[in-house]
Amino acid sequence: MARHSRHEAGARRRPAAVIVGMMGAGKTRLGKEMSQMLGIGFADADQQIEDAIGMSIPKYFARHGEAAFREVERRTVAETLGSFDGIYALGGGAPMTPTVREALHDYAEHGGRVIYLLADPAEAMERARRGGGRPMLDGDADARWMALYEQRDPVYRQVANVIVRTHGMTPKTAARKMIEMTNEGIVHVDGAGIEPYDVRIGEGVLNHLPDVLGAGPVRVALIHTQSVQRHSDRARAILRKAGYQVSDIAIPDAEAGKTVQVADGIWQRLGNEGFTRSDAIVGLGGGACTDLAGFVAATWMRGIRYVNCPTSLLAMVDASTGGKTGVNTPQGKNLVGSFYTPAGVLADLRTLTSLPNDIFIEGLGEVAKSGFIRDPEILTILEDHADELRAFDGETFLDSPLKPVVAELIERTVRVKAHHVCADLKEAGLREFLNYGHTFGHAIEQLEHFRWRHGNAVAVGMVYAAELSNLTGHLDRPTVEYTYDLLDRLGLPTSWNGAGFDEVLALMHRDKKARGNTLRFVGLEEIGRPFHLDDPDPQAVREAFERVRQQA
Ligand SMILES: NC(=O)c1ccc[n+]([C@@H]2O[C@H](COP(=O)([O-])OP(=O)(O)OC[C@H]3O[C@@H](n4cnc5c(N)ncnc54)[C@H](O)[C@@H]3O)[C@@H](O)[C@H]2O)c1
Ligand SMILES: O=C(O)C(=O)C[C@@H](O)[C@H](O)[C@H](O)COP(=O)(O)O
Repeated sequence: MARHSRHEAGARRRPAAVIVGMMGAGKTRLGKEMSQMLGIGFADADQQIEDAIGMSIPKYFARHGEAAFREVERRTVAETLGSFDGIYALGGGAPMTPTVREALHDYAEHGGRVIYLLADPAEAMERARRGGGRPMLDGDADARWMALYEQRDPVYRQVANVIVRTHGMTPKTAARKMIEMTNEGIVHVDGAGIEPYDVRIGEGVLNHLPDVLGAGPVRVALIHTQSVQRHSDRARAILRKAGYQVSDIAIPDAEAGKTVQVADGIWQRLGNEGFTRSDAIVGLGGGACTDLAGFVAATWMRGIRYVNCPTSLLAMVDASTGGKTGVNTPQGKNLVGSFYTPAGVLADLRTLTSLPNDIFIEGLGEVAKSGFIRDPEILTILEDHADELRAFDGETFLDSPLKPVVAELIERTVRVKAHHVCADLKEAGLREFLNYGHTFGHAIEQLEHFRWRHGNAVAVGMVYAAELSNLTGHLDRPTVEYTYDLLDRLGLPTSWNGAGFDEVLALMHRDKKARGNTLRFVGLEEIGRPFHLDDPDPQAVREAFERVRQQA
Protein backbone atom coordinates (compact mmCIF):
# COMPACT_ATOMS: atom_id res chain seq x y z
CA MET A 1 0.00 0.00 0.00
CA ALA A 2 3.08 2.21 0.08
CA ARG A 3 3.12 1.83 -3.68
CA HIS A 4 4.53 4.57 -5.86
CA SER A 5 1.44 6.32 -7.11
CA ARG A 6 2.50 9.55 -8.77
CA HIS A 7 0.11 8.85 -11.64
CA GLU A 8 -2.76 8.69 -9.22
CA ALA A 9 -2.34 12.16 -7.75
CA GLY A 10 -5.75 13.80 -7.61
CA ALA A 11 -7.51 10.50 -8.33
CA ARG A 12 -10.82 9.79 -6.57
CA ARG A 13 -10.79 8.00 -3.23
CA ARG A 14 -11.10 4.25 -3.25
CA PRO A 15 -10.59 1.50 -0.66
CA ALA A 16 -7.04 0.32 0.04
CA ALA A 17 -8.48 -3.20 -0.19
CA VAL A 18 -11.88 -4.87 -0.42
CA ILE A 19 -12.39 -8.21 1.31
CA VAL A 20 -14.79 -10.85 0.00
CA GLY A 21 -15.39 -14.39 1.16
CA MET A 22 -17.80 -16.76 2.85
CA MET A 23 -19.69 -16.13 6.04
CA GLY A 24 -17.40 -16.90 8.96
CA ALA A 25 -14.18 -16.50 6.93
CA GLY A 26 -13.10 -13.66 9.23
CA LYS A 27 -13.57 -10.70 6.88
CA THR A 28 -14.54 -8.27 9.63
CA ARG A 29 -12.05 -9.53 12.22
CA LEU A 30 -9.09 -9.53 9.82
CA GLY A 31 -10.17 -6.36 8.04
CA LYS A 32 -10.11 -4.53 11.37
CA GLU A 33 -6.72 -6.03 12.16
CA MET A 34 -5.37 -4.85 8.81
CA SER A 35 -6.76 -1.37 9.25
CA GLN A 36 -5.17 -1.07 12.69
CA MET A 37 -1.80 -2.26 11.43
CA LEU A 38 -1.96 0.25 8.56
CA GLY A 39 -3.47 3.08 10.59
CA ILE A 40 -6.37 3.54 8.16
CA GLY A 41 -10.15 3.25 8.43
CA PHE A 42 -12.31 0.14 8.30
CA ALA A 43 -15.87 -0.27 7.03
CA ASP A 44 -18.10 -3.31 7.08
CA ALA A 45 -20.85 -3.36 4.44
CA ASP A 46 -23.32 -5.28 6.65
CA GLN A 47 -22.86 -2.75 9.44
CA GLN A 48 -23.29 0.16 7.01
CA ILE A 49 -26.51 -1.43 5.75
CA GLU A 50 -27.89 -1.95 9.24
CA ASP A 51 -27.14 1.69 10.01
CA ALA A 52 -28.91 2.76 6.83
CA ILE A 53 -32.03 0.61 7.21
CA GLY A 54 -32.29 1.18 10.95
CA MET A 55 -32.80 -2.49 11.82
CA SER A 56 -30.94 -5.79 11.84
CA ILE A 57 -30.36 -7.60 8.55
CA PRO A 58 -32.39 -10.70 9.61
CA LYS A 59 -35.34 -8.43 10.45
CA TYR A 60 -35.05 -6.63 7.11
CA PHE A 61 -34.83 -9.95 5.29
CA ALA A 62 -37.96 -11.20 7.07
CA ARG A 63 -39.90 -8.04 6.27
CA HIS A 64 -38.75 -7.17 2.76
CA GLY A 65 -37.07 -10.29 1.34
CA GLU A 66 -33.66 -10.91 -0.17
CA ALA A 67 -34.17 -8.89 -3.38
CA ALA A 68 -34.83 -5.68 -1.43
CA PHE A 69 -31.82 -6.34 0.76
CA ARG A 70 -29.54 -6.90 -2.27
CA GLU A 71 -30.65 -3.57 -3.74
CA VAL A 72 -29.71 -1.68 -0.55
CA GLU A 73 -26.43 -3.62 -0.51
CA ARG A 74 -25.68 -2.73 -4.14
CA ARG A 75 -26.19 1.00 -3.51
CA THR A 76 -24.12 0.96 -0.33
CA VAL A 77 -21.21 -0.89 -1.95
CA ALA A 78 -21.21 1.33 -5.07
CA GLU A 79 -21.14 4.49 -2.97
CA THR A 80 -18.39 3.23 -0.65
CA LEU A 81 -16.14 2.03 -3.49
CA GLY A 82 -16.02 5.62 -4.76
CA SER A 83 -15.67 7.47 -1.47
CA PHE A 84 -13.82 5.46 1.18
CA ASP A 85 -10.08 4.84 1.39
CA GLY A 86 -9.71 2.28 4.15
CA ILE A 87 -10.24 -1.48 4.29
CA TYR A 88 -13.71 -2.53 3.20
CA ALA A 89 -15.30 -5.88 4.07
CA LEU A 90 -18.29 -7.00 2.00
CA GLY A 91 -21.10 -9.33 3.00
CA GLY A 92 -20.68 -12.89 1.75
CA GLY A 93 -23.43 -12.63 -0.88
CA ALA A 94 -22.56 -9.16 -2.24
CA PRO A 95 -20.40 -10.37 -5.19
CA MET A 96 -23.32 -12.53 -6.37
CA THR A 97 -25.11 -9.38 -7.57
CA PRO A 98 -23.96 -8.70 -11.16
CA THR A 99 -23.73 -4.90 -10.69
CA VAL A 100 -21.58 -5.34 -7.56
CA ARG A 101 -19.31 -7.65 -9.59
CA GLU A 102 -19.02 -5.00 -12.30
CA ALA A 103 -18.15 -2.34 -9.72
CA LEU A 104 -15.50 -4.64 -8.21
CA HIS A 105 -14.11 -5.39 -11.64
CA ASP A 106 -13.82 -1.68 -12.41
CA TYR A 107 -12.16 -1.07 -9.01
CA ALA A 108 -9.64 -3.89 -9.66
CA GLU A 109 -8.96 -2.66 -13.22
CA HIS A 110 -7.90 0.66 -11.72
CA GLY A 111 -5.38 -0.90 -9.41
CA GLY A 112 -7.71 -1.90 -6.54
CA ARG A 113 -7.12 -5.05 -4.51
CA VAL A 114 -10.01 -7.45 -4.02
CA ILE A 115 -8.98 -10.07 -1.47
CA TYR A 116 -10.75 -13.41 -1.40
CA LEU A 117 -10.35 -14.62 2.17
CA LEU A 118 -10.26 -18.38 1.99
CA ALA A 119 -10.63 -19.92 5.42
CA ASP A 120 -10.77 -23.59 6.28
CA PRO A 121 -14.46 -24.57 5.67
CA ALA A 122 -14.84 -26.32 9.04
CA GLU A 123 -13.51 -23.27 10.93
CA ALA A 124 -15.60 -20.83 8.89
CA MET A 125 -18.79 -22.89 9.34
CA GLU A 126 -18.19 -23.08 13.04
CA ARG A 127 -17.69 -19.30 13.28
CA ALA A 128 -20.73 -18.58 11.09
CA ARG A 129 -22.89 -20.83 13.25
CA ARG A 130 -21.56 -19.28 16.46
CA GLY A 131 -22.09 -15.72 15.22
CA GLY A 132 -25.80 -16.31 14.47
CA GLY A 133 -28.02 -13.67 12.83
CA ARG A 134 -27.46 -15.04 9.31
CA PRO A 135 -30.71 -15.47 7.38
CA MET A 136 -28.92 -17.26 4.54
CA LEU A 137 -28.06 -20.09 6.95
CA ASP A 138 -31.60 -20.74 8.18
CA GLY A 139 -32.28 -24.47 8.61
CA ASP A 140 -29.34 -26.87 8.50
CA ALA A 141 -26.63 -24.20 8.79
CA ASP A 142 -23.68 -26.39 7.77
CA ALA A 143 -25.43 -27.86 4.73
CA ARG A 144 -26.58 -24.35 3.68
CA TRP A 145 -23.05 -23.02 4.18
CA MET A 146 -21.58 -25.77 2.01
CA ALA A 147 -24.17 -25.26 -0.74
CA LEU A 148 -23.52 -21.51 -0.76
CA TYR A 149 -19.77 -22.11 -0.80
CA GLU A 150 -20.07 -24.23 -3.95
CA GLN A 151 -22.04 -21.45 -5.65
CA ARG A 152 -19.94 -18.58 -4.45
CA ASP A 153 -16.36 -19.86 -4.54
CA PRO A 154 -16.04 -19.54 -8.36
CA VAL A 155 -17.52 -16.04 -8.21
CA TYR A 156 -15.13 -14.91 -5.46
CA ARG A 157 -12.23 -16.28 -7.52
CA GLN A 158 -13.47 -14.37 -10.53
CA VAL A 159 -13.72 -10.98 -8.77
CA ALA A 160 -10.63 -11.27 -6.58
CA ASN A 161 -7.10 -10.49 -7.66
CA VAL A 162 -5.62 -11.65 -4.36
CA ILE A 163 -6.47 -14.96 -2.70
CA VAL A 164 -5.36 -15.40 0.90
CA ARG A 165 -5.59 -18.73 2.70
CA THR A 166 -5.68 -18.22 6.45
CA HIS A 167 -5.90 -21.81 7.62
CA GLY A 168 -4.02 -22.32 10.91
CA MET A 169 -2.93 -18.68 11.20
CA THR A 170 -3.42 -16.31 14.08
CA PRO A 171 -5.43 -13.19 13.13
CA LYS A 172 -2.28 -11.06 13.30
CA THR A 173 -0.30 -13.37 11.01
CA ALA A 174 -3.22 -13.60 8.60
CA ALA A 175 -3.64 -9.80 8.51
CA ARG A 176 0.10 -9.35 7.92
CA LYS A 177 -0.07 -11.79 5.03
CA MET A 178 -3.04 -9.91 3.57
CA ILE A 179 -1.15 -6.62 3.77
CA GLU A 180 1.91 -8.16 2.17
CA MET A 181 -0.16 -9.59 -0.67
CA THR A 182 -2.06 -6.38 -1.34
CA ASN A 183 1.27 -4.61 -1.77
CA GLU A 184 2.04 -6.78 -4.76
CA GLY A 185 1.53 -5.54 -8.27
CA ILE A 186 -0.78 -7.75 -10.28
CA VAL A 187 -1.36 -7.73 -14.01
CA HIS A 188 -4.03 -10.05 -15.28
CA VAL A 189 -3.51 -11.59 -18.72
CA ASP A 190 -6.53 -12.88 -20.57
CA GLY A 191 -7.85 -12.99 -24.13
CA ALA A 192 -8.59 -15.25 -27.09
CA GLY A 193 -6.53 -18.43 -26.92
CA ILE A 194 -5.14 -17.57 -23.49
CA GLU A 195 -5.75 -19.57 -20.34
CA PRO A 196 -5.96 -16.53 -17.98
CA TYR A 197 -3.05 -15.98 -15.63
CA ASP A 198 -1.59 -13.32 -13.34
CA VAL A 199 1.79 -11.64 -13.33
CA ARG A 200 2.68 -10.92 -9.69
CA ILE A 201 5.32 -8.37 -8.90
CA GLY A 202 6.67 -7.81 -5.39
CA GLU A 203 9.04 -8.76 -2.65
CA GLY A 204 8.64 -12.42 -1.72
CA VAL A 205 6.15 -13.41 -4.44
CA LEU A 206 8.10 -16.64 -5.03
CA ASN A 207 6.21 -17.87 -1.98
CA HIS A 208 3.15 -18.22 -4.22
CA LEU A 209 4.80 -21.01 -6.21
CA PRO A 210 2.68 -23.78 -4.62
CA ASP A 211 -0.52 -21.80 -5.17
CA VAL A 212 0.24 -21.30 -8.86
CA LEU A 213 1.34 -24.90 -9.38
CA GLY A 214 -1.69 -26.27 -7.61
CA ALA A 215 -2.34 -29.81 -6.46
CA GLY A 216 -1.93 -31.53 -9.86
CA PRO A 217 1.84 -31.93 -10.20
CA VAL A 218 3.80 -34.52 -8.25
CA ARG A 219 7.18 -33.74 -9.86
CA VAL A 220 8.48 -30.25 -10.61
CA ALA A 221 11.55 -29.57 -12.77
CA LEU A 222 13.22 -26.40 -11.53
CA ILE A 223 15.21 -25.08 -14.50
CA HIS A 224 17.69 -22.31 -13.66
CA THR A 225 21.21 -21.02 -14.24
CA GLN A 226 24.05 -21.11 -11.67
CA SER A 227 24.02 -17.31 -11.56
CA VAL A 228 20.73 -17.38 -9.65
CA GLN A 229 21.59 -20.32 -7.38
CA ARG A 230 20.67 -18.36 -4.26
CA HIS A 231 17.14 -17.82 -5.56
CA SER A 232 16.72 -21.30 -6.98
CA ASP A 233 17.72 -22.70 -3.57
CA ARG A 234 14.89 -20.66 -2.08
CA ALA A 235 12.43 -21.83 -4.74
CA ARG A 236 13.49 -25.45 -4.21
CA ALA A 237 12.91 -25.14 -0.45
CA ILE A 238 9.44 -23.64 -1.02
CA LEU A 239 8.56 -26.43 -3.45
CA ARG A 240 9.87 -29.23 -1.22
CA LYS A 241 8.06 -27.82 1.80
CA ALA A 242 4.85 -27.90 -0.23
CA GLY A 243 5.45 -31.60 -0.92
CA TYR A 244 6.61 -31.60 -4.56
CA GLN A 245 9.44 -33.88 -5.77
CA VAL A 246 11.89 -31.38 -7.21
CA SER A 247 14.36 -32.10 -10.03
CA ASP A 248 16.99 -29.40 -9.98
CA ILE A 249 18.20 -28.66 -13.53
CA ALA A 250 21.01 -26.13 -14.02
CA ILE A 251 21.55 -25.00 -17.61
CA PRO A 252 24.34 -22.99 -19.27
CA ASP A 253 24.12 -19.27 -18.73
CA ALA A 254 22.46 -16.72 -21.04
CA GLU A 255 22.09 -17.48 -24.78
CA ALA A 256 24.33 -20.57 -24.46
CA GLY A 257 21.44 -22.17 -22.58
CA LYS A 258 18.86 -21.28 -25.20
CA THR A 259 19.60 -24.06 -27.67
CA VAL A 260 17.90 -27.19 -28.88
CA GLN A 261 20.80 -29.25 -27.48
CA VAL A 262 20.07 -27.96 -23.97
CA ALA A 263 16.36 -28.62 -24.49
CA ASP A 264 17.18 -32.13 -25.65
CA GLY A 265 19.24 -32.81 -22.49
CA ILE A 266 16.25 -31.77 -20.38
CA TRP A 267 13.77 -33.86 -22.40
CA GLN A 268 16.01 -36.86 -21.66
CA ARG A 269 16.03 -36.09 -17.96
CA LEU A 270 12.28 -35.64 -17.83
CA GLY A 271 11.89 -38.98 -19.57
CA ASN A 272 14.32 -40.75 -17.25
CA GLU A 273 12.72 -39.24 -14.16
CA GLY A 274 9.18 -40.17 -15.16
CA PHE A 275 7.66 -36.75 -15.76
CA THR A 276 4.01 -37.13 -16.77
CA ARG A 277 1.52 -34.76 -18.30
CA SER A 278 0.29 -33.61 -14.88
CA ASP A 279 3.78 -32.67 -13.69
CA ALA A 280 5.24 -29.19 -14.08
CA ILE A 281 8.19 -26.99 -14.94
CA VAL A 282 9.38 -23.86 -13.17
CA GLY A 283 11.81 -21.63 -15.08
CA LEU A 284 13.83 -19.32 -12.87
CA GLY A 285 16.38 -16.92 -14.33
CA GLY A 286 16.95 -14.29 -16.99
CA GLY A 287 14.96 -14.21 -20.21
CA ALA A 288 17.18 -16.73 -21.97
CA CYS A 289 16.58 -19.32 -19.24
CA THR A 290 12.83 -18.69 -18.99
CA ASP A 291 12.45 -18.79 -22.82
CA LEU A 292 14.18 -22.20 -22.81
CA ALA A 293 12.25 -23.53 -19.81
CA GLY A 294 8.96 -22.39 -21.36
CA PHE A 295 9.91 -24.11 -24.61
CA VAL A 296 10.61 -27.38 -22.79
CA ALA A 297 7.27 -27.07 -20.96
CA ALA A 298 5.49 -26.38 -24.26
CA THR A 299 6.98 -29.42 -25.94
CA TRP A 300 7.15 -32.07 -23.22
CA MET A 301 4.18 -34.36 -23.89
CA ARG A 302 2.85 -31.47 -26.02
CA GLY A 303 2.59 -29.15 -23.06
CA ILE A 304 2.76 -29.32 -19.28
CA ARG A 305 2.14 -26.71 -16.60
CA TYR A 306 4.72 -23.95 -16.57
CA VAL A 307 5.47 -21.22 -14.03
CA ASN A 308 7.76 -18.40 -15.10
CA CYS A 309 9.96 -16.83 -12.39
CA PRO A 310 11.98 -14.04 -13.99
CA THR A 311 15.06 -12.79 -12.13
CA SER A 312 16.43 -10.04 -14.39
CA LEU A 313 14.71 -6.72 -15.00
CA LEU A 314 14.38 -7.56 -18.68
CA ALA A 315 12.85 -10.95 -18.00
CA MET A 316 10.40 -9.40 -15.51
CA VAL A 317 9.17 -6.66 -17.82
CA ASP A 318 9.16 -8.58 -21.07
CA ALA A 319 10.23 -12.22 -21.44
CA SER A 320 8.00 -13.41 -18.57
CA THR A 321 4.70 -12.38 -20.11
CA GLY A 322 2.99 -13.27 -23.35
CA GLY A 323 4.01 -16.87 -23.87
CA LYS A 324 6.75 -16.53 -26.46
CA THR A 325 9.12 -19.41 -25.77
CA GLY A 326 11.90 -20.80 -27.90
CA VAL A 327 15.51 -21.41 -28.79
CA ASN A 328 18.02 -19.78 -31.11
CA THR A 329 19.48 -21.59 -34.14
CA PRO A 330 22.75 -20.87 -35.94
CA GLN A 331 20.65 -18.97 -38.51
CA GLY A 332 19.09 -16.52 -36.08
CA LYS A 333 17.43 -15.51 -32.83
CA ASN A 334 14.28 -17.25 -31.58
CA LEU A 335 13.69 -18.97 -34.91
CA VAL A 336 12.26 -22.10 -33.29
CA GLY A 337 9.63 -21.91 -30.60
CA SER A 338 5.99 -21.71 -29.69
CA PHE A 339 3.40 -19.50 -28.07
CA TYR A 340 2.84 -21.19 -24.74
CA THR A 341 1.01 -19.46 -21.94
CA PRO A 342 2.38 -19.89 -18.40
CA ALA A 343 0.13 -20.78 -15.47
CA GLY A 344 1.51 -17.73 -13.70
CA VAL A 345 4.44 -15.34 -13.49
CA LEU A 346 6.17 -14.54 -10.21
CA ALA A 347 8.48 -11.54 -10.49
CA ASP A 348 10.10 -11.48 -7.06
CA LEU A 349 11.90 -8.17 -6.42
CA ARG A 350 14.18 -10.02 -3.98
CA THR A 351 15.88 -11.73 -6.92
CA LEU A 352 17.08 -8.34 -8.18
CA THR A 353 19.39 -8.10 -5.16
CA SER A 354 22.01 -10.17 -6.97
CA LEU A 355 21.55 -8.59 -10.40
CA PRO A 356 24.68 -6.87 -11.73
CA ASN A 357 24.33 -3.19 -12.62
CA ASP A 358 25.00 -3.63 -16.37
CA ILE A 359 22.30 -6.29 -16.70
CA PHE A 360 19.82 -4.11 -14.85
CA ILE A 361 20.57 -1.25 -17.25
CA GLU A 362 20.15 -3.53 -20.23
CA GLY A 363 16.61 -4.24 -19.02
CA LEU A 364 15.83 -0.53 -19.19
CA GLY A 365 16.03 -0.88 -22.98
CA GLU A 366 12.78 -2.88 -23.07
CA VAL A 367 11.23 -0.62 -20.42
CA ALA A 368 11.93 2.42 -22.62
CA LYS A 369 10.53 0.55 -25.64
CA SER A 370 7.20 0.19 -23.85
CA GLY A 371 7.25 3.91 -23.11
CA PHE A 372 7.88 4.75 -26.75
CA ILE A 373 5.17 2.50 -28.14
CA ARG A 374 2.40 3.05 -25.59
CA ASP A 375 2.94 4.55 -22.14
CA PRO A 376 4.72 7.95 -22.15
CA GLU A 377 4.52 8.05 -18.34
CA ILE A 378 7.21 5.35 -18.39
CA LEU A 379 9.49 7.77 -20.25
CA THR A 380 8.77 10.51 -17.71
CA ILE A 381 9.68 8.18 -14.83
CA LEU A 382 12.86 7.13 -16.66
CA GLU A 383 13.82 10.77 -17.22
CA ASP A 384 13.06 11.76 -13.61
CA HIS A 385 15.08 8.89 -12.14
CA ALA A 386 17.74 8.35 -14.81
CA ASP A 387 20.68 8.95 -12.45
CA GLU A 388 19.44 6.65 -9.68
CA LEU A 389 18.48 3.94 -12.18
CA ARG A 390 21.89 4.12 -13.78
CA ALA A 391 23.50 3.72 -10.36
CA PHE A 392 21.37 0.61 -9.52
CA ASP A 393 23.00 -1.50 -6.81
CA GLY A 394 21.33 -4.84 -6.05
CA GLU A 395 22.75 -5.01 -2.53
CA THR A 396 21.01 -1.85 -1.35
CA PHE A 397 18.03 -2.00 -3.71
CA LEU A 398 15.34 -3.37 -1.40
CA ASP A 399 15.81 -0.65 1.21
CA SER A 400 16.32 2.17 -1.27
CA PRO A 401 13.86 4.77 -2.62
CA LEU A 402 14.47 3.16 -6.01
CA LYS A 403 12.42 0.10 -5.10
CA PRO A 404 8.93 1.63 -5.60
CA VAL A 405 10.15 3.35 -8.76
CA VAL A 406 11.37 0.06 -10.22
CA ALA A 407 8.21 -1.73 -9.04
CA GLU A 408 6.11 0.84 -10.85
CA LEU A 409 8.23 0.62 -14.00
CA ILE A 410 7.90 -3.17 -14.01
CA GLU A 411 4.14 -3.07 -13.50
CA ARG A 412 3.59 -0.41 -16.17
CA THR A 413 5.80 -2.21 -18.67
CA VAL A 414 4.05 -5.53 -18.03
CA ARG A 415 0.73 -3.73 -18.58
CA VAL A 416 1.94 -2.51 -21.95
CA LYS A 417 3.00 -6.02 -22.82
CA ALA A 418 -0.32 -7.49 -21.61
CA HIS A 419 -2.27 -4.93 -23.65
CA HIS A 420 -0.72 -6.25 -26.87
CA VAL A 421 -0.67 -9.92 -25.93
CA CYS A 422 -4.28 -10.05 -24.70
CA ALA A 423 -5.53 -8.67 -28.02
CA ASP A 424 -3.21 -10.60 -30.32
CA LEU A 425 -1.52 -13.63 -28.73
CA LYS A 426 -0.14 -15.04 -31.97
CA GLU A 427 1.21 -11.76 -33.30
CA ALA A 428 -1.06 -11.23 -36.28
CA GLY A 429 -0.80 -7.43 -36.10
CA LEU A 430 -0.99 -5.37 -32.89
CA ARG A 431 1.50 -7.53 -30.99
CA GLU A 432 4.17 -6.79 -33.59
CA PHE A 433 4.48 -3.34 -32.04
CA LEU A 434 6.31 -5.01 -29.13
CA ASN A 435 9.00 -5.73 -31.68
CA TYR A 436 9.88 -2.02 -31.95
CA GLY A 437 13.68 -1.85 -32.27
CA HIS A 438 14.01 -5.62 -32.66
CA THR A 439 14.49 -6.00 -36.43
CA PHE A 440 17.84 -4.24 -36.24
CA GLY A 441 18.46 -5.33 -32.62
CA HIS A 442 18.22 -9.05 -33.34
CA ALA A 443 20.62 -8.61 -36.27
CA ILE A 444 23.16 -6.98 -33.92
CA GLU A 445 22.86 -9.83 -31.41
CA GLN A 446 23.44 -12.39 -34.15
CA LEU A 447 26.37 -10.55 -35.74
CA GLU A 448 27.96 -10.02 -32.32
CA HIS A 449 27.59 -13.76 -31.58
CA PHE A 450 25.40 -12.86 -28.59
CA ARG A 451 28.19 -11.00 -26.82
CA TRP A 452 25.88 -7.99 -27.01
CA ARG A 453 23.05 -8.14 -24.48
CA HIS A 454 19.50 -8.20 -25.87
CA GLY A 455 18.34 -4.95 -24.20
CA ASN A 456 21.42 -3.08 -25.44
CA ALA A 457 20.84 -4.33 -28.98
CA VAL A 458 17.19 -3.27 -28.77
CA ALA A 459 18.28 0.21 -27.62
CA VAL A 460 20.36 0.65 -30.78
CA GLY A 461 17.53 -0.95 -32.75
CA MET A 462 15.14 1.73 -31.44
CA VAL A 463 17.52 4.45 -32.60
CA TYR A 464 17.58 2.75 -36.01
CA ALA A 465 13.75 2.49 -36.09
CA ALA A 466 13.41 6.16 -35.08
CA GLU A 467 15.87 7.26 -37.78
CA LEU A 468 14.08 5.12 -40.37
CA SER A 469 10.71 6.57 -39.33
CA ASN A 470 12.19 10.04 -39.71
CA LEU A 471 13.76 9.32 -43.10
CA THR A 472 10.46 7.95 -44.41
CA GLY A 473 8.67 11.12 -43.32
CA HIS A 474 6.78 9.76 -40.32
CA LEU A 475 8.63 10.99 -37.24
CA ASP A 476 9.87 14.48 -36.38
CA ARG A 477 13.55 15.14 -35.69
CA PRO A 478 13.11 16.23 -32.03
CA THR A 479 11.65 12.80 -31.16
CA VAL A 480 14.62 11.08 -32.81
CA GLU A 481 16.99 13.32 -30.80
CA TYR A 482 14.98 12.60 -27.66
CA THR A 483 15.45 8.87 -28.27
CA TYR A 484 19.25 9.27 -28.41
CA ASP A 485 19.25 11.52 -25.38
CA LEU A 486 17.07 9.39 -23.10
CA LEU A 487 18.81 6.11 -23.92
CA ASP A 488 22.18 7.76 -23.42
CA ARG A 489 21.15 9.16 -20.02
CA LEU A 490 20.15 5.64 -18.95
CA GLY A 491 23.55 4.26 -19.91
CA LEU A 492 22.26 2.39 -22.97
CA PRO A 493 24.14 2.31 -26.29
CA THR A 494 22.80 4.36 -29.21
CA SER A 495 25.18 3.36 -32.01
CA TRP A 496 26.84 0.30 -33.47
CA ASN A 497 29.48 -0.31 -36.07
CA GLY A 498 30.02 -4.06 -35.89
CA ALA A 499 29.31 -5.18 -39.47
CA GLY A 500 28.53 -3.95 -42.97
CA PHE A 501 25.10 -3.02 -44.29
CA ASP A 502 24.71 -6.12 -46.49
CA GLU A 503 25.15 -8.50 -43.56
CA VAL A 504 22.63 -6.57 -41.50
CA LEU A 505 20.17 -6.41 -44.38
CA ALA A 506 20.37 -10.17 -44.94
CA LEU A 507 19.53 -10.81 -41.29
CA MET A 508 16.71 -8.26 -41.27
CA HIS A 509 15.19 -10.22 -44.18
CA ARG A 510 15.15 -13.29 -41.91
CA ASP A 511 13.26 -11.47 -39.18
CA LYS A 512 9.95 -13.13 -38.30
CA LYS A 513 8.01 -10.03 -39.35
CA ALA A 514 9.37 -10.22 -42.90
CA ARG A 515 7.02 -11.67 -45.52
CA GLY A 516 8.55 -13.22 -48.64
CA ASN A 517 11.09 -10.69 -49.88
CA THR A 518 9.39 -7.78 -48.13
CA LEU A 519 11.09 -6.14 -45.18
CA ARG A 520 8.72 -5.13 -42.39
CA PHE A 521 9.59 -2.86 -39.47
CA VAL A 522 7.77 -1.28 -36.59
CA GLY A 523 8.01 2.49 -37.01
CA LEU A 524 6.95 5.41 -34.83
CA GLU A 525 4.77 8.37 -35.81
CA GLU A 526 5.00 9.98 -32.41
CA ILE A 527 5.53 8.76 -28.88
CA GLY A 528 2.76 6.26 -28.13
CA ARG A 529 1.89 5.76 -31.83
CA PRO A 530 3.75 2.88 -33.45
CA PHE A 531 2.82 1.75 -36.95
CA HIS A 532 3.65 -1.00 -39.44
CA LEU A 533 6.39 0.23 -41.73
CA ASP A 534 6.23 -2.27 -44.59
CA ASP A 535 8.62 -2.34 -47.51
CA PRO A 536 10.26 1.03 -46.83
CA ASP A 537 12.37 2.84 -49.41
CA PRO A 538 15.66 0.83 -49.68
CA GLN A 539 17.63 4.11 -49.65
CA ALA A 540 16.11 5.00 -46.27
CA VAL A 541 16.89 1.51 -44.92
CA ARG A 542 20.54 2.04 -45.83
CA GLU A 543 20.71 5.69 -44.74
CA ALA A 544 19.29 4.88 -41.28
CA PHE A 545 22.06 2.28 -40.93
CA GLU A 546 24.68 4.90 -41.84
CA ARG A 547 23.27 7.33 -39.25
CA VAL A 548 23.42 4.72 -36.47
CA ARG A 549 26.93 3.73 -37.53
CA GLN A 550 28.26 7.29 -37.77
CA GLN A 551 27.60 7.92 -34.11
CA ALA A 552 29.93 5.07 -33.16
N1 LIG B 1 9.84 -14.43 -24.55
C1 LIG B 1 9.82 -13.13 -24.72
O1 LIG B 1 8.76 -12.52 -24.95
C2 LIG B 1 11.09 -12.36 -24.60
C3 LIG B 1 11.04 -10.98 -24.42
C4 LIG B 1 12.24 -10.30 -24.28
C5 LIG B 1 13.43 -10.97 -24.28
N2 LIG B 1 13.43 -12.30 -24.46
C6 LIG B 1 14.69 -13.05 -24.45
O2 LIG B 1 15.27 -12.90 -23.16
C7 LIG B 1 16.70 -12.91 -23.28
C8 LIG B 1 17.25 -11.68 -22.63
O3 LIG B 1 16.92 -11.70 -21.27
P1 LIG B 1 17.95 -11.24 -20.15
O4 LIG B 1 18.38 -9.88 -20.44
O5 LIG B 1 17.36 -11.55 -18.84
O6 LIG B 1 19.19 -12.15 -20.49
P2 LIG B 1 19.83 -13.44 -19.79
O7 LIG B 1 18.83 -14.45 -19.51
O8 LIG B 1 20.97 -13.79 -20.65
O9 LIG B 1 20.32 -12.86 -18.40
C9 LIG B 1 21.34 -11.94 -18.39
C10 LIG B 1 22.44 -12.37 -17.43
O10 LIG B 1 22.01 -12.04 -16.12
C11 LIG B 1 22.11 -13.18 -15.29
N3 LIG B 1 21.07 -13.03 -14.28
C12 LIG B 1 19.73 -13.01 -14.47
N4 LIG B 1 19.11 -12.77 -13.32
C13 LIG B 1 20.06 -12.63 -12.38
C14 LIG B 1 20.03 -12.34 -11.00
N5 LIG B 1 18.91 -12.10 -10.34
N6 LIG B 1 21.20 -12.29 -10.34
C15 LIG B 1 22.38 -12.49 -11.00
N7 LIG B 1 22.48 -12.73 -12.30
C16 LIG B 1 21.32 -12.79 -12.99
C17 LIG B 1 21.94 -14.34 -16.22
O11 LIG B 1 22.46 -15.50 -15.66
C18 LIG B 1 22.72 -13.84 -17.43
O12 LIG B 1 24.08 -14.02 -17.24
C19 LIG B 1 17.00 -13.00 -24.75
O13 LIG B 1 17.24 -14.33 -25.10
C20 LIG B 1 15.71 -12.51 -25.40
O14 LIG B 1 15.54 -13.01 -26.70
C21 LIG B 1 12.30 -13.02 -24.61
O1 LIG C 1 6.47 -10.47 -26.96
C1 LIG C 1 6.65 -10.02 -28.08
O2 LIG C 1 5.85 -10.17 -29.00
C2 LIG C 1 7.88 -9.26 -28.38
O3 LIG C 1 8.13 -8.98 -29.53
C3 LIG C 1 8.72 -8.86 -27.24
C4 LIG C 1 10.17 -8.64 -27.59
O4 LIG C 1 10.62 -7.60 -26.76
C5 LIG C 1 11.02 -9.89 -27.30
O5 LIG C 1 12.37 -9.59 -27.46
C6 LIG C 1 10.69 -11.13 -28.06
O6 LIG C 1 11.45 -12.21 -27.61
C7 LIG C 1 10.96 -11.01 -29.52
O7 LIG C 1 10.39 -12.07 -30.15
P1 LIG C 1 10.66 -12.41 -31.66
O8 LIG C 1 9.40 -13.08 -32.06
O9 LIG C 1 10.92 -11.16 -32.41
O10 LIG C 1 11.82 -13.31 -31.69
